[in-house]
Amino acid sequence: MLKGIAASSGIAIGKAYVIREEENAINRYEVKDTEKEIKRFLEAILKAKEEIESIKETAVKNFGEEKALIFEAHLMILEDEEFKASVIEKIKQNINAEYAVKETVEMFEGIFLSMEDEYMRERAADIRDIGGRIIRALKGEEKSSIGDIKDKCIIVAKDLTPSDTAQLNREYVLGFITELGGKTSHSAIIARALEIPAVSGIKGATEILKTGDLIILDGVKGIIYINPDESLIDEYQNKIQREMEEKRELLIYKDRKVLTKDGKRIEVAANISSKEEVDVALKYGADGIGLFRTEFLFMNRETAPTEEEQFEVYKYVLEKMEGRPVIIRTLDVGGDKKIPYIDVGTEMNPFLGLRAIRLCFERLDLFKTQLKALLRASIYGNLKIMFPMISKVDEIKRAKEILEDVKAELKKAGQKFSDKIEIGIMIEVPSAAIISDLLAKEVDFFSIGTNDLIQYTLAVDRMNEKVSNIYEPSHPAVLRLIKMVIDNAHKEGKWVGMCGEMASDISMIPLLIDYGIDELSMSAPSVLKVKKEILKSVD
Ligand SMILES: C=C(OP(=O)(O)O)C(=O)O
Ligand SMILES: [Mg+2]
Repeated sequence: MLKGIAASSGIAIGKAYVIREEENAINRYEVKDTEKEIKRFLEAILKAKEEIESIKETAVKNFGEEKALIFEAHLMILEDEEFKASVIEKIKQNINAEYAVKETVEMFEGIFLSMEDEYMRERAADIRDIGGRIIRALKGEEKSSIGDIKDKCIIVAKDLTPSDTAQLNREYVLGFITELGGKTSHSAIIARALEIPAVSGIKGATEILKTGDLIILDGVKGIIYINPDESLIDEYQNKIQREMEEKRELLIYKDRKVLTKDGKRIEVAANISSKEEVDVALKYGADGIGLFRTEFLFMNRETAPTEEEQFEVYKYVLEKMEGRPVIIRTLDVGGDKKIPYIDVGTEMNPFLGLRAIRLCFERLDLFKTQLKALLRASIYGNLKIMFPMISKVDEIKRAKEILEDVKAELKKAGQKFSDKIEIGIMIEVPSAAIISDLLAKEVDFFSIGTNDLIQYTLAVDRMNEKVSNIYEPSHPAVLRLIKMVIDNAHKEGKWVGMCGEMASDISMIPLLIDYGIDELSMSAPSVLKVKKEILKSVD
C-alpha cells in the first residue's frame, strides 16, 4: 500500500499503465562521416514529411481544409532551403544531426519570437513542433499521445499537465496516479470534473509500479494498493457499489433551491472548463456556472481560438443554461496552465509571473478578441464577465476601460450585446482581499479563488506535494481574509461567491454560510452533496 494525496475522489480497480518520462536529452557528439550524417538528416526530413502528409489528410477529413492549413505551414518549413542549409552547415562541422537540428530550431525560433507581427511570432511554435518531429525521426521514436489510450487502465505518470488531463478519455482511463502535484493542481481539478479518481504525490510511482500491475486506487483516502488479494478487491468492489447508490440517492436534491435556515438563498453552481461540461453541470442540478475556466479552450491546439470559435462556445453555454447565471472568466494563462503558442518566456516563479490579467494586458490582441466574443454572446443568456488575478484597483479600472473600448468597436460595427452584463473579479491575491473595500466599488461581484488565495497567503505552492500538509484552508489568516472580503463587498451592496476548491469542502460550509457567502461554485459532481449539506439544517 502506498499513501499519497487524495486528488480526486472515487475508487478505481484496474491494470496500471506506466508512462515513463520521454528521453528528452539531446546530446552533442562528434561525427566523423559527415556525408552519412547529412543523408541521415535528409531521410528524417522525408519521414517527417510523410507523417505530416498523412496527418493532414486525416485533418482535412475530420475538420475541413481550413484547419488543415497549419500542416501546410509545417510542410513549408520542412522544404525551406535556408533551414536545411543551416542544419547541413552544422553537420559539416562534425556535429551530430539531432544536435544540429536542435540548434537550428532554437535559432529560427528566436528570430520568429522577436518579430513584431503576431502571426509570425506564432510560427515559432510550428518550428518547435517540426524540430521535435525531425529529432524523433532521427532517433527512431514514435510520438504517443495520452489521448490515444484505447485500453481500460489506471495511468501512472510522474506528472500530468492540465492539458494532458483535459485529453483523458473517461471511457478508458479509470483513474490516475502521479508522483507530483497537490489537491488544487489544475490536473486534480480537471480530474474531479471528469469524475476520474486520482491520487497524487506518490513518490517513485513510475519506478515502483509496472505496466500490468493490478491496482486499487482509493481517491477518497489518497491510497493505492498494488496487486491486492481477492478479499481486498471484494471489499473495494462493495465500496464502489455503495458509492454508486449514494450518488443515486443524492439526485433528490437536483431541483431543490437551497435556502439556509435563515431563509437566505445560496446559489450552488458548477465550475466548467469546456462546453461539454455544461451537460454535466445540468445533470447534477447546478444553479448556474460560477466559473468557466476559458484558458482550457486555448489548450491542445496550435493557435488561439478565433473570435468566431469562442463566440460559438460562449453562446452554446449561455443558451444551454437557459437564463441561469453564467460567469465566464477571461483568460487565466500562466502558472501551471502553459500554452505553447502564448509565450511568456522563462520564469523563475510562474505563479508570480506574467499570468492571467497581467498577460492579457500584454497581449491585447488575445484579450480584445475574447471580450468581443463574450459581448456578442451576451444576448443569448445571463452572462457575467470575471477578471482573474486582480491585485490592485488600477487593474480592474484598466480591464473595464478595455471592455468599454471593445463595446464601442462593436457598436460602431452595428453588433449587438446585452447592457446588463455584471462585471466581477476573482479575489485570489492577498492584496485584493486586503483592499476589497476599494475594489468592491468598481465591480458588481467578487468570487473568492481560494486555490490561489491560500497558496499566496501561506506561501505554499499549490502544486507541491512536499508542502501539501501546510496548505491549510482553515488557517486563521485565510479565514480572516475571506470574512473581510465578504463584509467589504456587502457594505457596498455587492454579492460574493467562492469558486476555489474550498467551496465544496463540507467541513467549511457552515462557516462560509455564517460569514454570509452568497454563492458557491465547484466541480459539478460535488454540487449535490453541497446542496444536501446546506439543506441539512433546514430539512
Ligand atoms: C478558482 C481559482 O482559479 P484557478 O484554480 O483556475 O487558479 C482559484 O484560484 O481558486
Ligand atoms: Mg486562481
